[in-house]
Amino acid sequence: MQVPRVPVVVHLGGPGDLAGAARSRIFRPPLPPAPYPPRPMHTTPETTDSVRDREIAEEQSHLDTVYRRLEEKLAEAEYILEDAAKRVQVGTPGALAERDAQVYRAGAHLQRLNSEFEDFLFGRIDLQQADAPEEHGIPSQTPMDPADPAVAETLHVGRLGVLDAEYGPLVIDWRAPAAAPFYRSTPLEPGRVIRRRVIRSRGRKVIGVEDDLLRPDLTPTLDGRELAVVGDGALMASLGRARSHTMRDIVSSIQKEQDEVIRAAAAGATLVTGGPGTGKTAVALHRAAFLLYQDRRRYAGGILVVSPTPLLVSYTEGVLPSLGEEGQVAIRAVGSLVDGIEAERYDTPETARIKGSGRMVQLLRRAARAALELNAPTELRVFARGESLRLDAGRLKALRATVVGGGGTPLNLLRPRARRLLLDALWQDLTRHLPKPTTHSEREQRQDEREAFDEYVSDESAFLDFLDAWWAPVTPRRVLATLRHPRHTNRIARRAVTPEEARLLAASWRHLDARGGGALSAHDVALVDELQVLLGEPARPKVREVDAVDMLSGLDELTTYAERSYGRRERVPVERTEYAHVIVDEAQDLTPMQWRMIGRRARMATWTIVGDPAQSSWPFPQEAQSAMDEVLAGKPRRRHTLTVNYRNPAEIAEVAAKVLALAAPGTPSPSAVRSTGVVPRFAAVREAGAEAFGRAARVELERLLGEVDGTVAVVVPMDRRAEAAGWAEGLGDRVVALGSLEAKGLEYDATVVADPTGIAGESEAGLRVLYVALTRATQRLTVLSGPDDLPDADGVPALLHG
Ligand SMILES: Nc1ncnc2c1ncn2[C@@H]1O[C@H](COP(=O)(O)OP(=O)(O)OP(=O)(O)O)[C@@H](O)[C@H]1O
Repeated sequence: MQVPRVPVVVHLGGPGDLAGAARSRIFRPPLPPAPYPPRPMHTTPETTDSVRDREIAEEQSHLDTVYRRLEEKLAEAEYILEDAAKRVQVGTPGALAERDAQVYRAGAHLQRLNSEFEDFLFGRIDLQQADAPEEHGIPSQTPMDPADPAVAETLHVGRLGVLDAEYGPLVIDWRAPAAAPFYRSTPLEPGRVIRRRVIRSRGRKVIGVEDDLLRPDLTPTLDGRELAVVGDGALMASLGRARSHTMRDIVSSIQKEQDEVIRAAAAGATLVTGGPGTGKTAVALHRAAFLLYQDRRRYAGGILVVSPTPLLVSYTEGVLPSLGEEGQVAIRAVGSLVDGIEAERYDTPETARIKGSGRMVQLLRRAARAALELNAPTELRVFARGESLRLDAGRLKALRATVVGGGGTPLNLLRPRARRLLLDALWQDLTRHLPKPTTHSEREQRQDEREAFDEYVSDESAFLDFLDAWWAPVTPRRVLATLRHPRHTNRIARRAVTPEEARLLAASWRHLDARGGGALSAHDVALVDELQVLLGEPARPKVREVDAVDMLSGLDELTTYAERSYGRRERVPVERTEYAHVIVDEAQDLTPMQWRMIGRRARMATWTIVGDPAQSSWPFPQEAQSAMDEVLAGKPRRRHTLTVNYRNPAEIAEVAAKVLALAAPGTPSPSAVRSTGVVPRFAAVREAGAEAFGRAARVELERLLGEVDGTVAVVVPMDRRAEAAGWAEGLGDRVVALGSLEAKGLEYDATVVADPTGIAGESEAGLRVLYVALTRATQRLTVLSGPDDLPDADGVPALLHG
């Protein structure tokens, strides 16, 4: 047998080597350029350990140098801090300003250096000689001689850049242009890269290396010695790892199509689509880190990452700190975007589709106006200049309409205008019998009288109490509270929503108290935000002077209506309301009302929007698309598609693809990058009743816990969540029970999808939600059906027979 001309190869994979399996059974066209070339299958047993140990020792030596240098930098930063502190004594403004700048710089530096990084240094590329010198600090990626097997340059890539004392690069920041070939080079387009190496370390100790040979056609050499290629490739190694409840960064194995998104220009909007597991969330988070690196000053304005659920926020929020970025990025669930409110309830799908619809804008506008009028006094009486003045209900109604005018100004901000127009009306009544002033001095005199009148009436408690009640501060929650009454809601709904829809809305707010206190849903939060715009922040009322005599007699109130209600209403803490860049994850789920809410935080921002229409739980994609178009209004867009599924093995992806064909016919399935050889299990409970089903689910969960090292989830229809929590009880924190909508974006080593027909039947978007549920597992999937799923003899529900 002819042995191919290749470098020394050491295979580290054990019997369950996923990478090997992946190479032998891949799957469905079209595949992207294979991330890695087929690895020549020969080993040299006697050299295996020594080659690997030698390579690890070499990387250890480099890592030691890096840490020595980091310690020097740390000492330097500490010295700068101390020195800067001493300058306080100098005291001139210039010295103090310089001190502040130094302290800031050194503090930031110290903080970053002190951060405990796992895999601080994680990558290396060995490159051929470039055909041209560096330009603007970016080396050429074209080799001088593509057939030259000699490594001319070696670069190490890490989470932060580190220079040696002579300013030579010891480590290149992963986001620097020079690091791009680490991610972009493929066997089809290797550029100058001969070998890409991922270095795994724990603390300061290198524990392994994984190599990819990008030029298998060469026998590359380094310093005259044959270049070693060790391990099974970083991607497969990382995909095979057990999952925990927190997402890991992918900085050491970002793939080319992902890197193109991460490093895409910031201007306008970057739109990314891709099926489940293609890395959209991972890529979006790495992009945030990249943008900060590239233009820290600009993005000091803040980056907002909008996630669909709090569960996904806590799953992903460790990624940016692990990339050395934290402060400027806010990751918030769409139900937590309004400060002071945390969505705590779910709406039924029928209610959600009404609350999410753009029609709510009209309804809220009317509701806000109606809330202002609620319990408003219908008569104003004041006594001034010896006359009793009165405005009746009709006049007041007309006046209110004049105050509101075209409706553009937030209602709470119209109070000064309301006060002025009331005084105008009273003055007109008082002066209607007087002759019009004709001379200049008469006019001046009338003007003085008017000012005195205004001053007098404005101080009268009758007038003040009236104004406080007639133009009372209205809060968003108070408006929602008015909508708990079906008759009221139906009355103001007029054509914006149907009577049945008005009834559903009212029912969803029935639990709120009169001030709107009580739990809200993520859809309500978008309505609160809309109402905040319609209402504006009420001015803090002036504390009135209290007449001591009144106090003694107890005849008058000590506080005004406005003062009392201001004290009670919810205080909305000040949030950052504008961001420099907004990243939307799972964008397919945003409703038009949510798009409006996010748009208000991004008026000057650039955007990254990632999503998958085939996973949308929103039933009217067209309406959501128009809402997004409105928000992006004319911004240039660049589109990317991610095509490779890194999460699900091919066996699971194949089952999911059947549901995809029903849920979104014609949508291509992303190609699974690996196979485990383990086919999904179909289990059926033929006995009716929740108890038997629960027993079967528990058995399945216990079985899966024994089969995987990491996490296990059971996903059920939303209305079976409490039941499912019972099944998982006592099984430990590796197991979670999730409603179908909560599973969005998450992943587990193993998943039980229970009651698939129930999930599919939950809403108009049910099949797409089922598709999401079926694509959460990285290793094992069980589909657990009840009698309603019409399982066949093998337990496969009718739904999956496609
Ligand atoms: N280049 C990569 N290297 C290693 N792991 C990767 C890579 N790309 C993605 N992954 C892993 O694949 C899994 C899926 O990634 P992610 O959750 O970002 O996908 P997604 O497209 O957002 O999925 P979904 O649409 O289902 O929410 C994660 O575990 C992620 O770490």
